[in-house]
Amino acid sequence: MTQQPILAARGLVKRYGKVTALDRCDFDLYPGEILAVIGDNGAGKSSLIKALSGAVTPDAGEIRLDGKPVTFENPIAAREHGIETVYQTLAMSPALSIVDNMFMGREIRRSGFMGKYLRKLDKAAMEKFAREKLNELGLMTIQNIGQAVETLSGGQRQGVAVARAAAFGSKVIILDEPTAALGVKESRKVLELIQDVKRRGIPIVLISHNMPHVFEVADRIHVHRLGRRLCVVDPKSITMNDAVAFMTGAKEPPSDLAAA
Ligand SMILES: Nc1ncnc2c1ncn2[C@@H]1O[C@H](COP(=O)(O)OP(=O)(O)OP(=O)(O)O)[C@@H](O)[C@H]1O
Repeated sequence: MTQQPILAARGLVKRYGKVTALDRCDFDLYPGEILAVIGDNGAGKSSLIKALSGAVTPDAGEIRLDGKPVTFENPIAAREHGIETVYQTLAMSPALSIVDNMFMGREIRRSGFMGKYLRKLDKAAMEKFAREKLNELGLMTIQNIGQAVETLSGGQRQGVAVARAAAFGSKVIILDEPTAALGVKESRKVLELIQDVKRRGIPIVLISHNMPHVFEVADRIHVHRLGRRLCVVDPKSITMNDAVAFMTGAKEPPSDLAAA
C-alpha cells in the first residue's frame, strides 16, 4: 500500500507477569477499510486492541495516528483522538435510555455563564443528535429514543453501541466480536451497519472468530498468532480453511505474505 496508515503500531510488547500477550506486534489500518483481526484464543487480539484504544499501556513499541507517534494514557485519551472502541460488554447502562447511553460522559449542555457541569443538559439537542445518528445508520426501527436500553434486543443494543461509536469516532472504530452474542438476523443487521459505517468513510477494526462474517465484510485480514501479526491476507485470494490454518499454526503462510 502506498497510502499512509491512519492507525499503526510497531513492535508493541505487553507482558502480564510471565505471559507475553503482545510480542513485538505490528499493525496497520488504512483509510476507508474494514480490517479484520483474527487469531486463536489467547493469541493477543484483545491485548492489541486494548493497547490501540488506551485501555492498557504497552511495555514497549510505538503507536502512530496519522503518522504521528501517540501515547494514550487511558481510553478517554484515545476517544479524544477519535478512536472509539465497542467492547463485547458494550459499556451501556441498561436502565438508562438510548439517548442517555449515547451521550454518557459527553452530554450536551445549554450555553450560559456557569461552569460546564452546572449548566442544564440540553435534552432536545441530544435527542435530535441521537435521532439523526440512528437515522443515518438506518436504525430508526427503534421507535422511542427515550426507551431504556434493557428493553432492546441484543442486535438493537449492538446497533446503538455502533451508532454511538460512529457518532463520536471521527477517525477509527474498533469492534470487538460485535456478532458473537447475536442470532442470524441480528448479525446480518450488524454486518450491514458495519458496511454503512465504512461507506461513511470511517475505517473499522473488526475482531471476530466468525470466519464467514470476516470473509463477508473485511477488505484485509490481519492474522494474529502468539502475540504478533503473522501475516495480512486478502479475503478474495485465500480460503477460509487456509486463514484458519495460518491462525492455528497448522499451516505457514507463503513467505511473501509473512509480516506484510
Ligand atoms: N489482565 C491480564 N492478566 C494476566 N494475563 C492476561 C491478562 N490479559 C490477557 N492475559 C493473557 O495474555 C494472553 C493474550 O490474551 P488476549 O486476551 O489478548 O488474547 P485474545 O486473542 O483476545 O484471546 P480470546 O480470543 O480468547 O479473547 C493470554 O495468555 C491471556 O491469558
